[in-house]
Amino acid sequence: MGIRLGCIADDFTGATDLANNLVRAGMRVVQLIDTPSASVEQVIDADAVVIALKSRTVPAADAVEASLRALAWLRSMGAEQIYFKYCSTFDSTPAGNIGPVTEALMDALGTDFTVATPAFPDNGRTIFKGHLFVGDVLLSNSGMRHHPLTPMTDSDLVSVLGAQTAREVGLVDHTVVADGVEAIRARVDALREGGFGMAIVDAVSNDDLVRLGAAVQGFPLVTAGSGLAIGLPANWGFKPSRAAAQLPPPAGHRAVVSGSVSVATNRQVLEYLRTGRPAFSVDPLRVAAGEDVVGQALAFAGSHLDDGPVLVYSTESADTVRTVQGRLGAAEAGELVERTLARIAQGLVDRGVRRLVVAGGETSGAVVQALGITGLRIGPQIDPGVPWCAAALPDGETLHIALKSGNFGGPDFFTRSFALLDEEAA
Ligand SMILES: Nc1ncnc2c1ncn2[C@@H]1O[C@H](COP(=O)(O)OP(=O)(O)O)[C@@H](O)[C@H]1O
Ligand SMILES: O=C(O)[C@@H](O)C(=O)COP(=O)(O)O
Repeated sequence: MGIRLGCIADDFTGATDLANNLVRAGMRVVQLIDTPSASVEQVIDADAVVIALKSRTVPAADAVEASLRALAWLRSMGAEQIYFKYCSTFDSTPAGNIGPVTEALMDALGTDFTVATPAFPDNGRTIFKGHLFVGDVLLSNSGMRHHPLTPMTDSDLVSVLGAQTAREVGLVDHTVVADGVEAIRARVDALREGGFGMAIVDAVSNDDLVRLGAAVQGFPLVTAGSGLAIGLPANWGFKPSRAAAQLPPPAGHRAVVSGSVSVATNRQVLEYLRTGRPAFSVDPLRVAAGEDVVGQALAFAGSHLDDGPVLVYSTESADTVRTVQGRLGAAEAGELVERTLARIAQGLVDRGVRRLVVAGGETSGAVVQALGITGLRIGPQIDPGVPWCAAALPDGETLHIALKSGNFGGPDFFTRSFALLDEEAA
């Protein structure tokens, strides 16, 4: 039998976030890094497959091409429904990529309507009257307004998505969602008849997402953050379970590589530094000036790995990042830092690190690719949206890895994650 749900995630942390919610709702999930080559015969024993792309911030045409390739592969594996996963803060620009990718998937699947909801109440992302809240504030007042690649300055998702697509974007508001499955379906029918092609759906609670999940049963395509995943597995009869989240026992050195400049990560780095544990700061300007920052970071880590986790970070406040971007250019600075951190992560693994936390979606993409990882098994949740995973390194050894979305996780995430892994193994 083929897979039930085929998922396309626009970044790597987002992919593990989605896989985590599916696993917790009872599905057996395989996460693949990029689309396997069509010529490779694959036997996938899973209920859902999540293909992790790095397509959030690439040019829209490239994101569309990568997503269509993933779609073709997932369909060849028998996927009955497709889930396009983007960020719970709807990270995008007027050029895309959420709108163009959604349109292309709709065309390829021959469907004239789909839903869009980044809501993830467990992480404080709620949508009311089409406006996205991050915790207690509107998206446009959250740290996301300073994001280096996708600054979010408008909270009205109908207008944000509308700017990215030629299709009409409507709204399924919270009163309809509260009324239940039939009311949602009736509103969708009305929107469809009115010529709308997509609708932002309000959700302020997990119950809303569960109702929406039931309402979209049979839709060829859904688009969402990871939150909607809690409401879909039940459509195939799956029930919540922790059994699917077993990993092999952990071993080896511990390290954290953080290239996220999100508000939550800044807090986590500060909290970690307060503990007095070893930490090495990567300064992009010194890298750009030609200093061997990779060598320095690895020399530093090499002398501290025996004593516990070592943090290597480029995480800085929005002001500092802006200064760096002003000197190097935003895209150039991003790429330079990603490349540097990826080389450091590779060096850490060469020095025996086998428990690795990576912070930031783009950073995670660069690190996972540099390590030659092709698939992840999803393990126990550390905080909402962030599970430990197990990956096979190219030499066959197991690496325990957690890909932390920038804005996820409590302040002590960088130490508690390792404690949790040990507890789970005990
Ligand atoms: N000190 C820095 N100066 C400029 N850019 C940086 C710095 N540190 C990280 N970056 C870049 O900012 C981007 C952060 O994106 P990401 O890794 O997705 O994390 P997040 O979205 O949580 O900030 C990456 O491209 C990263 O290379
Ligand atoms: O949906 C979410 O918020 C996350 O899964 C996610 O995609 C975050 O991306 P980064 O902030 O770039 O890590």
